[in-house]
Amino acid sequence: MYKEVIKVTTILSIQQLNYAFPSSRTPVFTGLSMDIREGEFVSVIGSSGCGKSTLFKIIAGLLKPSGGQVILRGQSSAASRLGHIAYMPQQDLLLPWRTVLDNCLLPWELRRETGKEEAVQRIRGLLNRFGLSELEMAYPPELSGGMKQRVAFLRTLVSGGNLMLLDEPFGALDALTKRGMHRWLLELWGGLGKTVLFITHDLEEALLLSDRIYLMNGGSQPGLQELVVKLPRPRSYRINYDPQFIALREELERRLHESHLL
Ligand SMILES: Nc1ncnc2c1ncn2[C@@H]1O[C@H](COP(=O)(O)OP(=O)(O)OP(=O)(O)O)[C@@H](O)[C@H]1O
Repeated sequence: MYKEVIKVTTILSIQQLNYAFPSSRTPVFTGLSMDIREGEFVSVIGSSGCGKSTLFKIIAGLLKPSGGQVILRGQSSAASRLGHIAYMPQQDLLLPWRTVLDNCLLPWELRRETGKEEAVQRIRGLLNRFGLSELEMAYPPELSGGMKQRVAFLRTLVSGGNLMLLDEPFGALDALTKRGMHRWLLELWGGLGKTVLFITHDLEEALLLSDRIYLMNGGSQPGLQELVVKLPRPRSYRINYDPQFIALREELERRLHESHLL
């Protein structure tokens, strides 16, 4: 019988990670371990203040862990990660005095690995694919919340690295705009070939988008719990009404209750 062999490569491995801010004796978290495989979409859910953004800053190489290891493609030094992971922080951080195109050119300006014209053409191609071509010369204050997030996502994408860390990218959007962004991301993501680690507080968003979800416990209950989202892809909003989706949502809520996160 023919058996498909699926190649699974772990690109990011976090092992027994601890972190305490220098100003505090209490660690933000202790003993965090997770593995992220090539091409996965993995969400992290946890109560406010449990250290999700801190974890991302450590993964991106912006903070040094107090203990444990972050291994990206076999390399454990923070220097090997800095600039090699695409990191989108909570706020869009678009520069209001630069056009959409010029905002998206910022990563190129830092690296200058190609000629400017090549970088501009690549960004124009992505603006087109993201439904943003008309906005190339617009300034961030002229954009809606959803448009700003698309531009920030595009800029993150061109900042390099196959691993994208997205810190609550849709957290500030209203429900309808968020729904549009989900549809947009579901259509787009499959073709991008990226691995995504995604922070959210929205349970349905996590289930809709993810292959796996990590529940992050804070303080006295350190560690991560994993929930595998065994739902077929491609996915659309209709999956919300699927009995499998509803069962997973119940399971997620049950676990969050048990961990006192809900
Ligand atoms: N620079 C800092 N110095 C000291 N403590 C900090 C600093 N930044 C964050 N903290 C504290 O570390 C803890 C974790 O913060 P972090 O922003 O990582 O949490 P989070 O889970 O991302 O929260 P949220 O879901 O609200 O965004 C919080 O208690 C926060 O107050």
